[in-house]
Amino acid sequence: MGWRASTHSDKSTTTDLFEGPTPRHSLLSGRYKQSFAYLTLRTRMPGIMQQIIMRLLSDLPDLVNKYGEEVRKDVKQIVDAVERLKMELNRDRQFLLFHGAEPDKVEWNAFITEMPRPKKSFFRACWLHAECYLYRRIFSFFENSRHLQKYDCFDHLKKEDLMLSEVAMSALAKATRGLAKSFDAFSKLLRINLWGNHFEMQIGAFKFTEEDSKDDINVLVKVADIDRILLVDDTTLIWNCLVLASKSSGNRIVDFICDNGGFEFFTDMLLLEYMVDNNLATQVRLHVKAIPWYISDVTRADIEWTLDFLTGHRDECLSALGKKWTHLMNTQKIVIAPTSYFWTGPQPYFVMVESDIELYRMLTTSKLAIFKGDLNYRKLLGDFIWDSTEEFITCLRGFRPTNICALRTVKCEVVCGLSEGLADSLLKNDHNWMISGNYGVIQYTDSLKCSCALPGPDSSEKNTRMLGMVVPQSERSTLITNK
Ligand SMILES: O=P(O)(O)OC[C@H]1O[C@](O)(CO)[C@@H](O)[C@@H]1O
Repeated sequence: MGWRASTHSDKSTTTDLFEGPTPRHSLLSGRYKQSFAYLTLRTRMPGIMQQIIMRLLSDLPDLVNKYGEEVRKDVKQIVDAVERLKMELNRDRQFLLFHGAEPDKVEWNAFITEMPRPKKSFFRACWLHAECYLYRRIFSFFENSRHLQKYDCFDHLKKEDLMLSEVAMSALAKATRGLAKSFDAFSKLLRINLWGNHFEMQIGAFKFTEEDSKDDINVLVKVADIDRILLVDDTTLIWNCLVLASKSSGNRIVDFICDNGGFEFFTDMLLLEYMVDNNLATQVRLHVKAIPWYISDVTRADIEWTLDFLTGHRDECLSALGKKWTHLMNTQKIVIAPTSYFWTGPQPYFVMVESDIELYRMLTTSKLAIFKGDLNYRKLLGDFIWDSTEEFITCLRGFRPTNICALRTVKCEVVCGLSEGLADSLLKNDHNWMISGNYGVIQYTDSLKCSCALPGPDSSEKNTRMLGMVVPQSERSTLITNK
């Protein structure tokens, strides 16, 4: 979402950078000058930091009204700190330890201390580490201020994104009321959710024909599919996992590891509402970010604001939706999981079991964990250039607290699970296919402990039908379920 690239001047003092793209079987890193990591660190991040400064300065009169003249000192200190961070990035300085009131500083400092010295600077570190560190440093400036400890410098962008999406939200709200429990509806909601980041732009530009009803979910799927290609589709496996689980008694929790707020969160909620309404889960746990993160990631405060915004909306359907979702939250059908700083740490998910055993244990109590978006995908795959045909399960490196699903539009060079030759043919047609966000994957793997695999060869078709399960069409999906 949001920030435009800046025209920041390139006065790097970095030396050992490589001219080419990121080599196969390497961690993403700003060391490779033809990588998106390099572009982000060199151009996008300084631009983002400059916009934070501009935002803060334009908010100053309001802040003075709210906190008094004293807040000017806070603002000046934060602006200076962001400027210093820009300079550190530009000069590829070593990462500094945290010394303030950051609740997660022990974990961050341990991580930084353990980094090998040659990889402890912005352009030499793994991109994931450098980027997370930048966002963590930025919020620490606010956290350690006198008055602005809770200030979310991205708040306005998330709110604007939602407010600008009224047409799409209203159409989606109408089209998704009273959907029957069916694989078809589930699959469409999953796809709408996948393309959530871009849907508003799509629907705004879409020319409805006379026959098209804006209130019909099929039209919305058509809109969402324009120019977008699903490279892996494990929807049947996800559906079967949920349907099979629904045959057992007791709690069936689904963990949803959120990505962005704004319109994307709206589409998340449509999917999750459908799941609890149709007994595909007895409870959904939302995992949100503890601090403002990667510009548009959703926090608890964003969710509260979103529900209030919808509830008070003049569009009756949106207002009813806001009330219903608030009710789902009040009755614990959808809950926000306890805050975990692991989600805003630098670590890939395969270290969660050592690094945050409580969180890992929590995930083991659910039937399915859905990881949304590009950053979650990078953390699932360890920010590593796998062979594009490598199996999803291999790339998770043992991270299998429960059945896992990734819903992700491809925005950087990390990908796996593609069929042989697909990556090459995509590259031939579109050099930017890995950063355009025009392609997506819906990937799934079941956990070792789980009995959610599809029926084996000896299971009768009758059994499958009785359970309401769907037999996957693709050979690939069958292969996965036979594991
Ligand atoms: O909101 P998403 O889908 O996680 O995307 C965030 C991603 O986009 C980028 O800005 C570009 O890849 C990365 O920094 C990050 O991985």
